[in-house]
Amino acid sequence: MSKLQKEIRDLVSDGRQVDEDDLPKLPYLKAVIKETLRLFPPAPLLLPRQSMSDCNINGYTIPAKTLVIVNAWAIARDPDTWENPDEFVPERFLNSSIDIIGTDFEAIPFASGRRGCPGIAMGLATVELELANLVHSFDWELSAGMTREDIDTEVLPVITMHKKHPLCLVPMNRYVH
Ligand code: HEM
Repeated sequence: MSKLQKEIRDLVSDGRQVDEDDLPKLPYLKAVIKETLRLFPPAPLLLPRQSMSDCNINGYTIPAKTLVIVNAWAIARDPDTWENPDEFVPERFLNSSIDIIGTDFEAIPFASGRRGCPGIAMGLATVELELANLVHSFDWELSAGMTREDIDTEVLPVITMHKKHPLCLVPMNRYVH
C-alpha cells in the first residue's frame, strides 16, 4: 500500500485528483491491478464454449459439440508459469512482457480471442482511476481490533468471484489525522 501511495502522491499534487492523463505514468498502480486480476479473476471460469468440430488437444480427443470450460483461475496460478503463484507480488508485472489483455495465455482475466471481453480498455481505466483516487485521497486503516492476520481472501465459488467475508476498512482523511 505505501509503495502504491508513494507512486501516486509523488506524481499527483495535493490540490487535485488523479485524472486519466496520469494513468500512463503510474506503472506500479497498473502492476497492482494486473496482479489482483491474476489472483482473483472476476469470472474465474470465463464463459462456457462449445466445440464446433472434433479436435485433439495435447492427446485429449474432444468431440464436436462438447461443452468446454476454461479455468482461467487455475491458469493464472500455474506453478509451471508463475513463481510463488499464490503470493501477491505486483512487481512480477514490472518490466514483464506478459499482459492480461488476452495477448498472453499465462493470465486471461478478460479471456482471449473473438469472444473475449470487449470492455477491457474501459474496465481497466475505470478500476485504475478509482483505485488511484482512493489511495491518493485517503490513508486506509483496519477497523478497530483487527490485525493484518485477520484479513482473509476467501471467495465464494460462483460464476463471478465475490469475497466470502467483506473487508471492512476505515478511510482516514490524510490531511486531518
Ligand atoms: C475489470 C473489468 C472486467 C473484466 C475482468 C471483464 C471480464 C470479462 C470476461 C472474462 C468475459 C468473458 C469472455 C469470454 O469468456 O470469452 C467478458 C465478456 C464480456 N464483457 Fe467484460 N469484463 C470487464 C469489464 C467490462 C466492461 C466495462 C464492459 C462494457 C462496457 C464489458 C463488456 C463485456 C461483454 C459485452 C462481454 C461479452 C462478450 C461476448 O460474449 O462476445 N466488460 N468480460
